[in-house]
Amino acid sequence: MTTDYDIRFAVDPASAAMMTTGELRENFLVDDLFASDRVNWTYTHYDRMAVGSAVPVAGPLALEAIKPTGTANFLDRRELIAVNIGGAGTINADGSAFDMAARDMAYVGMGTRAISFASADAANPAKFYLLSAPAHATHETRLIRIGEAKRLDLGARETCNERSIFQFIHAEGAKTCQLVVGMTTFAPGSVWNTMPAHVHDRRMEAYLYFDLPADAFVIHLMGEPDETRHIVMRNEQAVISPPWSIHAGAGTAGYTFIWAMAGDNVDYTDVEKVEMSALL
Ligand SMILES: O=C[C@H](O)[C@@H](O)CC(=O)C(=O)O
Ligand SMILES: [Zn+2]
Repeated sequence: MTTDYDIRFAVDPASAAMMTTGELRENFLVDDLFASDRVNWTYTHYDRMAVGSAVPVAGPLALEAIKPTGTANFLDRRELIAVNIGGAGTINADGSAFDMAARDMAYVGMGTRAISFASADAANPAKFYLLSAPAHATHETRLIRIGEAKRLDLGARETCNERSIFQFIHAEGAKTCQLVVGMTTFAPGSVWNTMPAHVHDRRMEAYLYFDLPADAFVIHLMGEPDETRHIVMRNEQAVISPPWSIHAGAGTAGYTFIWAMAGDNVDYTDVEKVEMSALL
């Protein structure tokens, strides 16, 4: 086996409000991603979303079954999205090869059995960020390049939140059962994501912060709007956002992040805005 997994139970808001810094990090931070020649999974009990990584260096890495799904193959009852944040790479899905440059995404439909990840150059390996949720139908396995994503420009320079949202999955594009995934980039000098903040109890969310200098960090905000907490996040770490929680952050330097949701609907606009004056 080249695969590891850990499990995160769902936490209720009252319990989260009592947690120390260490307990918050244990429950919500995912800091064991992107290890060479490993597939690492964090299997969550929030909509059974699994967040993971694959970094093939010595050779291709297979998507192996893990015990928490209780199925013979990983995707027997699930769908998968892989976003490449490293060098050029390839995903092989039941005999079809999909070449992926940095920031391209692949959707792999339910029932696909033989999946492997490979790098074009071991000296600059691909880094696949993986997201998987339970599925009820098979949608077409396909590549979505960053250039084909739907772009939404938000924020302003004056409020340090001028940013572009790239929706890989949207109503007019590739169909999924549960997964809604995209990437957000910033204009130079802007560091605030998702401010004003929002919640969406229908869908959990996970953020992966990357392209962050080694000594920089993002202060990630979580919690109910009137009971916020922060998690200090470093480059290439992910954080789980329970459905009741805001999820926003500010970096000490520029960064990029991938957001991914799973839950009862795939409507990106189905959110409750939280007024900035309501945050405590
Ligand atoms: O539900 C949607 C997600 O929280 C992100 O798309 C928000 C985001 O990228 C941003 O505003 O910066
Ligand atoms: Zn959100």
